[in-house]
Amino acid sequence: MNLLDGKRCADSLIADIAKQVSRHVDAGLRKPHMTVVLVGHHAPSESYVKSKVTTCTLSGFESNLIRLPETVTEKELLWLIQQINADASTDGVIVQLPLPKQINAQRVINAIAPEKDIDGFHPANFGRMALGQKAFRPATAYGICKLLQFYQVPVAGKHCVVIGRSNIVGKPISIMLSNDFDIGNATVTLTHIETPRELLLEETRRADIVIVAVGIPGFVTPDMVKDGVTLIDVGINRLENGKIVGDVDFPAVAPKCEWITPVPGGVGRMTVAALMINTLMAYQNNFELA
Ligand SMILES: Nc1nc(=O)c2c([nH]1)NC[C@@H]1CN(c3ccc(C(=O)N[C@@H](CCC(=O)O)C(=O)O)cc3)C=[N+]21
Repeated sequence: MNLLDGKRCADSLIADIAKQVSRHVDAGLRKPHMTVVLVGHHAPSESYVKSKVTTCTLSGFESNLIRLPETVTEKELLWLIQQINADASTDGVIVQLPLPKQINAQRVINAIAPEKDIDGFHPANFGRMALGQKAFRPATAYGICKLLQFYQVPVAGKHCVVIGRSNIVGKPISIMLSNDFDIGNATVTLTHIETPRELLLEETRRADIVIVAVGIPGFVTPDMVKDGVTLIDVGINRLENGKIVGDVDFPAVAPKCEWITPVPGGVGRMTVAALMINTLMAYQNNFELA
């Protein structure tokens, strides 16, 4: 069993980003700048946003956090996004999800200028990604690809099973791994929580790579995977005792794995690192450096 250490990989990517930024700054340019919009006081969002802001500093970026009350209207949020779109000093913007019920999240995402959409959630970026064109790639999916690449886990020609069809993880990672990208050329099955149990087991038991993003602690058990599987755990579940666990019964399944991601210290760290890569790309596009 080998750990896919997301912290180690993210730290290495961030050190590399910081080097590139200092070259740009030495050449007289301003720093890259990320704006984060946080609505309300959702506890996990507070923690993710804090980690994004800290990582911006480590990357040599400027960042600012705009807080809005839980009661903000969609119209007010859309107005703020127009201001950020028009602000030449912001390279990339994140509107932290989830948003309160009175706000339609996709309508908000659609309002973000595609060239500042470092989450890669705008239809223009998602579509470009799916077509294999240059795009901001959804950060969690991109982070998983970077992690597999860092540890030189073979992907091309492998049978990959994704569990979970969300627009932010399952759908994009299944497209990216099946595309003819740098990390790709896998044969991918996209399954989800409605997949009949028998069919799900048939798929996962012969998979070389399993990626799980369902948000259920202990969902993946040893009987579901073959010996030597590579297991990517996207889940972040907070137990009542305050512990954070993924979607995999880690102690039981890890001995069967060739590679496995820990939670915490796995995919979450890579998500933040991928957002930094996207922000640097937005900045370099802005200054026509890339
Ligand atoms: N517009 C938007 N973009 C996102 O990228 C986005 C979002 N909304 N909403 C929520 C999800 C989740 N997400 C994570 C970020 C960092 C960790 C992370 O740093 N995790 C650490 C620590 C976990 C902890 O202690 O809380 C780890 O896994 O080691 C995890 C998950 C970004 N998301």
